[in-house]
Amino acid sequence: MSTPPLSEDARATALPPLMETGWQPVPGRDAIRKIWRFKGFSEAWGFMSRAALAAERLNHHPEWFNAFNIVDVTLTTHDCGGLSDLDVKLANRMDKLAGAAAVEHDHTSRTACLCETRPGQG
Ligand SMILES: C[C@H](O)[C@H](O)[C@H]1CNC2=NC(N)=NC(=O)C2=N1
Repeated sequence: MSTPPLSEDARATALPPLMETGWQPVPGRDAIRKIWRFKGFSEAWGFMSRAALAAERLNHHPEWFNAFNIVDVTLTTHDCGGLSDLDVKLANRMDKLAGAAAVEHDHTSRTACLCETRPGQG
């Protein structure tokens, strides 16, 4: 059974709170993206490990990138070619798992914040 797209009503109620926590729309895609900066690699990897188990439980998986302490996550539902309720569920679960990790709001370059993390790099 394929997953239905998020309804207009659901978008109006579910997406604004996610935008408040730092999720952003992805230009040109019906998807949402968030970039976290963790204390270090082991914290980032620990988040990804827990988030991976949550994704498996939902049978809904992120598109994500990790470099050192940066985890860059995009959520969309391939089965319906856009956002579905599963993306909302996984986004909320990831927010809980990420805890107090810093959120990077500049999505223009995913590694810019990486350079900021290690003085003298870049
Ligand atoms: C066969 C399997 O259930 C499907 O491919 C699932 C797996 N994980 C998925 N993850 C995401 N993000 N979108 C999907 O459509 C999707 N489909």
